Amino acid sequence: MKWWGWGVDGVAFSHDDKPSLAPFVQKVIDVDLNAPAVAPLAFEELDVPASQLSEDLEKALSGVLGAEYVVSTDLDRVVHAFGKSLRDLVRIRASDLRRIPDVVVYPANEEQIVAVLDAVVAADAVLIPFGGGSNIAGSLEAPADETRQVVSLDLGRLNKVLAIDEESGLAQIQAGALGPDLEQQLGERGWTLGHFPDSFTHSSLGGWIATRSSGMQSDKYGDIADITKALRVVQPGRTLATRAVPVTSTGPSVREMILGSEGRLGVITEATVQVHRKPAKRVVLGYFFPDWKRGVAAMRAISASDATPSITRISDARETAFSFATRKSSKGFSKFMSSALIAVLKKRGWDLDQMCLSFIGYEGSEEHVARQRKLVKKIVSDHGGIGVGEGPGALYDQKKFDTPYIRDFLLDRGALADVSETSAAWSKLMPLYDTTVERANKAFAQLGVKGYIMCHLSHSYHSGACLYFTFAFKAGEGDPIAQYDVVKSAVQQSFIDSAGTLSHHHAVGTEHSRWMGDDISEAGVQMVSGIFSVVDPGRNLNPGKIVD
Ligand SMILES: Cc1cc2nc3c(=O)[nH]c(=O)nc-3n(C[C@H](O)[C@H](O)[C@H](O)COP(=O)(O)OP(=O)(O)OC[C@H]3O[C@@H](n4cnc5c(N)ncnc54)[C@H](O)[C@@H]3O)c2cc1C
Repeated sequence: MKWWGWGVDGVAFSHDDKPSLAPFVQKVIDVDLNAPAVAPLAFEELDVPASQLSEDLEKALSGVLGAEYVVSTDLDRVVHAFGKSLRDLVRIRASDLRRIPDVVVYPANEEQIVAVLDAVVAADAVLIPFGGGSNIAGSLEAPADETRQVVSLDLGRLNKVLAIDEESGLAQIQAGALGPDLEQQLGERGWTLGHFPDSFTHSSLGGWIATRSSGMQSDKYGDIADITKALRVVQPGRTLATRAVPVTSTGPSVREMILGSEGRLGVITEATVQVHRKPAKRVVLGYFFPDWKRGVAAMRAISASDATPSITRISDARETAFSFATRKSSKGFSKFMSSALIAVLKKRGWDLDQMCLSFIGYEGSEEHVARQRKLVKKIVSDHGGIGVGEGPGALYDQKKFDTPYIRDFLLDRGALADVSETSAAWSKLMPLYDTTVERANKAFAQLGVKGYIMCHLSHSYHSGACLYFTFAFKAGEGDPIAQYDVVKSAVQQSFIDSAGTLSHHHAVGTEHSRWMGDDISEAGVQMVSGIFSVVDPGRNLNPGKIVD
């Protein structure tokens, strides 16, 4: 992973083969993609604070792990200090590092994690578990005023699928396994977890569980909270283990308490998760709807019907326009958005500026997929929509893990872009959408910048859905983070004021913690704080995240 941005070195977003993108970006946020880019600093230019690791703690950690797995280089410490939020990226580019870890440790097994945590607690230091480092909620950073030693515990060596109970469809997997690690090992035996967040390539099973992640196929496979059936967690002075049973009535769920705990309740070392046989057929189809209202109504109708697609996704008109702007000159969107189709849509009376692009995914046997397609086709047609075949869906499927690179590309050119997502009941969804767009536009006006906010519905449930907003604007004079805060806060406050949650799947960290009292009530905050202080009375585990 790059220390200053998303993904692997040498891979970057480019608009050279996307002729419509530069004019689109110029029009909507007044940023010139052809102007010279400002590259991030060289690593040597960063002002990295010296490690405060004591000789005693270093000796204790080396005694457990071997010296080669106790690393205090500047690069390791910087990489483990942050996630990948816009705030993280802007700060790292400005060498605003604050309290980075003093040391990074790389244990190989649960026994070593027990001994590391014992040593950390004995030294009254702080331990922060690290999975892939992809969170965007400020979940990894130590408090700026932390005076104790800070140890980052990287789970990357715990990356194995340990066992598969084929009769039950359950796999026991080590928590440090990244998406590709575990899908490859499961795939070799014909299984899949079915959890594919956009950050799949650089995020881990333990990180997904500790942040309550969702994947793009969660409509079929469930969010990670549904998928996780049992956990092992190393805590100060003890190890928590729950049983891999389908359902239990043993009081408040300890498993649920660990889900979303962001390292505050211990180090998740392994999980037993439900897995599925790889589907015989998988297809993602594209559809157009005449407008957002009818498209969202169709998604709701699908969720209330007998159809069980793996993906139900629809972009609003602004995100649809953005998708068209990122099309390559000769492939994909241009191909299916033919002049013949445009003529048909115009004949139907569509305003093409209001048109919304949807993707619906199907998985299973040939017969299952065929039946699902038929059910959905009828619902789409009842809502005025039209199918456009496999072309756009295949393109979306291929591009999905490349899209994250675009944020660094925009940042190099002076544009700030980020995301906020929520979920709300179907009855609240459209007012929430309207309020959020209105508040974001007011925030852009307050800053005096040209901004753009777009949205898609990414997951459907029986009672509601997740709305995922992306916003971007050209950074003005002065502190970019202060400007970002104006827009981000307006969007988050709109979620809370409109009966949504502060986050559907990006967790709380420090980014969203100030809205926790609004979201779960002050009584809820007190309960969560109480659990944290019982498990971790010394505040040695990732302090300051979720609630103080
Ligand atoms: C471009 C991009 C796209 C994204 N797309 C999605 C998406 O589609 N869906 C989604 O859900 N999220 C998405 N995210 C957010 C992020 O990928 C998730 O929050 C992910 O679950 C974090 O996993 P990680 O392994 O990177 O965790 P990290 O960032 O390493 O850690 C996150 C938190 O979990 C804790 N933690 C990590 N491992 C453990 C462990 N073993 N035990 C205890 N605590 C632990 C850490 O201490 C920290 O508090 C995206 C992020 C980016 C940058």
